[in-house]
Amino acid sequence: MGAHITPPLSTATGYGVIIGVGFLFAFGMILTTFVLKRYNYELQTSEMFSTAGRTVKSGLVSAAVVSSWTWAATLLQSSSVAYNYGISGPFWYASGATVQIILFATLAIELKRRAPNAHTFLEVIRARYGAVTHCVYIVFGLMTNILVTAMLLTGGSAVVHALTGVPTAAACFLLPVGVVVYTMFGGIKATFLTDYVHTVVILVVLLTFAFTAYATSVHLGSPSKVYDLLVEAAEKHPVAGNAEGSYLTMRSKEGAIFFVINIVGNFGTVFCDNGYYNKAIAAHPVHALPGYVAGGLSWFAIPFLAATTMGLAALALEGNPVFPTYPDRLDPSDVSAGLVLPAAAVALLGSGGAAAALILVFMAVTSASSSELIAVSTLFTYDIYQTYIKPTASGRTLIYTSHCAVVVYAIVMAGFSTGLYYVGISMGYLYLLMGVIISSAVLPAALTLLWTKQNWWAATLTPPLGLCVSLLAWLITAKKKSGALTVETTGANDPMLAGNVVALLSPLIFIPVLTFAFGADNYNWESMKEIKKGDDHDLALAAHFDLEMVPGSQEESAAEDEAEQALLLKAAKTARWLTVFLTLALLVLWPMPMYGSGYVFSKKFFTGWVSIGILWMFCSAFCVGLYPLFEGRHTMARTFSAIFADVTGKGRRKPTMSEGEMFEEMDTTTPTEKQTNHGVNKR
Ligand SMILES: NC(N)=O
Repeated sequence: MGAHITPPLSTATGYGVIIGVGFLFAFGMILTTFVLKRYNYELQTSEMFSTAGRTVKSGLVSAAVVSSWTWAATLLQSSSVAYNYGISGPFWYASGATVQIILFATLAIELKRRAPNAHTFLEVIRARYGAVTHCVYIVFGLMTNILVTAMLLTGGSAVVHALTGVPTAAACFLLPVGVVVYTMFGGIKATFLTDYVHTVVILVVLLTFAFTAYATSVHLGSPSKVYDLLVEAAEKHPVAGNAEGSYLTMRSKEGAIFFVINIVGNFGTVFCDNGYYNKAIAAHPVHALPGYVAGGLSWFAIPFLAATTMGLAALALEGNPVFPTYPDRLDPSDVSAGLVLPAAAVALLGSGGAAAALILVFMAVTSASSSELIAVSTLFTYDIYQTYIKPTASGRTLIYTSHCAVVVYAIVMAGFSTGLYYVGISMGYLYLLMGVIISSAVLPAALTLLWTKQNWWAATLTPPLGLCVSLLAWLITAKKKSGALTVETTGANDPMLAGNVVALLSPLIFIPVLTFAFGADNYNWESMKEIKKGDDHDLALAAHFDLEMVPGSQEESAAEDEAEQALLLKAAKTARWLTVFLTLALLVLWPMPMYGSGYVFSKKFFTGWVSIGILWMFCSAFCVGLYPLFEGRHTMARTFSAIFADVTGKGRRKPTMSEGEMFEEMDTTTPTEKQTNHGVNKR
């Protein structure tokens, strides 16, 4: 047993941050949406709300990928595994969740090639397999969104409660309020822009923590001091399953089990989360691949450096009176809830550290939540409402439905997360569980875009069959190992490992058996190409906008369409070898020799390891902090000069660009609308 943290900040500060900063972002987004509409002709049509006109460039795509993939767990769970398993934990977390983003780039390109007008991935499933399969993937998509949102709220509320004393239930309900407002006003473009701001704040806070721990802190202040304290910590409480019981080795049995669970779960949360397909859809065709690859590689530094700093700082400072639970260790339930990072922040920087940790977690929770809200609202609007309830819905009705979905989902998830808290299910538990629940849909979903032969039976039955066997594997292993099924026994590493592995790999049996038993498909990709865009003429008319001037709404010639397909084909080829190489490097070439040799880090090696983490973070800051500004410089300059002309009374300039200039400026090249589809996907 250990001790709990006494809140270092006042409850008023907690409410101030959750409500005040939330509304600050909401206000910023309302202003931005106004500016985009007034000066950039970005009318909030249903197409703009859900696809940003398919015009987003790679820098902003990378920032959005980093931001929506930076969950509360990315900072908190990674620090917990560093605290539990030592130096290997941050690596297992970071590499075990980076490869999926990089591999997803391949799928993103295929999606843009095969279904250029799609709004959601589920629409693509329906175009190929019809309504029943569509419903199966809606359920798996929603389960993914629910799991991720629940992790965000349980992790975020635990930190808010531990640092400020705000009741957990209040935090669960208040954290999403600001996000709901700005997501409703701005749609997916809002998430791209606020994601950018959130990401920059997260990078700055993490670099501050790293420099404090490894350069300026009076209690730590250098890698050498941290190293000595980690050696001392291993003498006091050696780690079972680690080489020499050390915190300074990649040979960690429990760490490696976590690695496998992490890989499986994150396949599920990328490949089944509509949010990642939405970002690929919103990206300009040429920018999707670089956006995802740079986003994935930039993201690696976040959990790697966060946990290498905060998880190890917690271990190093536990024996120091500055540690909030001194002289006890942190209670294991708090470790699972994700409180290692806030404890280390308090130990390193006192109440300033607590405030920084609060802002950091708030940013991670809100930016990832907005991505989940958009994912659920587009899923509900297009895949449920428009497809099954009102196929003739106008653009205005679709927008209204999206807004309602955002509000209802946020309220339901706040209630659900509060319930999880009261039954003792923490963010750490959900993180290990997510793969068991959703990962059986990963392979059939990917093969929908990659394999012409996968038939209806395999696509439809594999996810539920996989879920049944993964649940059985998980619960039977827990029962066999511990004799009882409780939150504690089902949350242990071994049952979670069994459930996760069965979820991801059982489709390797189900898919070929069902495909060849019932007759393989010979799909020609045509029905995916026939998905059409939404009809936003009513909105454009009401706002006195020429729809042709709205980014992404221009008709494209057959020659432009062909040129775009050629670029996408080239990107698809690059994506295949690049993603295979990077995956092998991150999962095998880098970690496996270090695991196999059982090497215990020397002081020099540890210093080099930490330096790589800091350097990588600087590269990430360039990619997702500076590069999007450079890429958007023309648009920003034009917008600011239009604002200046407007406020100084020189009149509001109407955009006078020719269509050619518009394409160049805003990279708006969207596919020509094809002929009508067979009813169901008619937009
Ligand atoms: N996004 C994750 N797995 O931190």
